Amino acid sequence: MEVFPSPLESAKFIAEHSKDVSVDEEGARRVAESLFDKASAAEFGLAGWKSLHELNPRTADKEAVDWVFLVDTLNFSFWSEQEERKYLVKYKNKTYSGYWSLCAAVNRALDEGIPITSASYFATMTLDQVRHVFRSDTEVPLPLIEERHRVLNESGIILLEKFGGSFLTCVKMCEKSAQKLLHLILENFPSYRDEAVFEKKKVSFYKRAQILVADTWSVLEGKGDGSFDDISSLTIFADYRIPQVLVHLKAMKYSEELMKKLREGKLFQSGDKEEVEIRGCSIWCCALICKHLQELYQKKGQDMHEKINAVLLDYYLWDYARDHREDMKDIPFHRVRCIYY
Ligand SMILES: Nc1nc2c(c(CN[C@H]3C=C[C@H](O)[C@@H]3O)cn2[C@@H]2O[C@H](COP(=O)(O)O)[C@@H](O)[C@H]2O)c(=O)[nH]1
Repeated sequence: MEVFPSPLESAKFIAEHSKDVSVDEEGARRVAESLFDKASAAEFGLAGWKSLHELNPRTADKEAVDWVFLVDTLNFSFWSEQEERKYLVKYKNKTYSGYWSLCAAVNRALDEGIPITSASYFATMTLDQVRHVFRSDTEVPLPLIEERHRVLNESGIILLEKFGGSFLTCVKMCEKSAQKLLHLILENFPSYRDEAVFEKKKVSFYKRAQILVADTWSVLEGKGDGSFDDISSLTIFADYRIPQVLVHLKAMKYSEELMKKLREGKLFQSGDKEEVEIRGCSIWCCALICKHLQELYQKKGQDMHEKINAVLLDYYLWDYARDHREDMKDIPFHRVRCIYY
């Protein structure tokens, strides 16, 4: 398989050569200071993945790991062209949008007796069955349904043929190393290869591959097969919400020209220069915030290596973005239709 620089090396290179997006070092420091008191609180910790999110699995068994694999294989492109017309899923008297609508549809299918998280099922699902499982409670369907069908069949067949049908087999093969699991995912599951070329250099983001490792760590509660000793080597996951919140928090800036394109709702293509700069600078900006947070704790004589890493920072910022949608409405997100985030 072709070797790409890691997401962190890629992010550093992109941030150093970016034209329309800049990381504000002072702004990143201020964000770290503002998070300082929160970082030792419960909602910043690993337990928040279950305690804060009712749709996430409660258990830490094989079924829970397979739920995570299925969801992260489909964890992309939920944004709608018009805010008032979007894909929604009603589940247990609550209506979910965006990423959570995907989880609601999966849980709805499981409640209906459809074994949607079993590789033997999604390896051979038809397009009509995918449409049924992910049916909308509005007239707006889930975006990229054909691509979702393709990646489901592809991933299911690979899991069956190479890993006995369960992602837990992949986890066990990686001997508690996040990096080994990341590379096993990239070597075996093509839809996770989230890469680009920038200034003639190959770069990688691996958003879904890294969040799959992170969500596996979370669902296994950092214990047993999920006690990854190198979880801190992951970066944040370069989606379309983290950039928005970083600009909102003034840790990252867009040029006037880029802001204009974003406000017009321009549809970018995966790999466009502006898209690569937004995603790379987001990763680099969060690496700086993490570094500043560690330094603040060290000054206080507290070693927070176990508590502060890009994964927990990412989860916190992503949840913050969901909870502050209204405050952030003047910061546009970048629009790309792709299977990578
Ligand atoms: N960086 C980052 N991106 C994330 C997530 C998640 C879900 N993680 C949750 C599960 C457990 C954790 O505790 C998190 O609460 C989804 N996404 C991305 O967001 C976009 C969807 O946004 P919206 O349309 O507003 O729902 C889309 O690109 C999707 O791929 C994350 O955690 N980090």
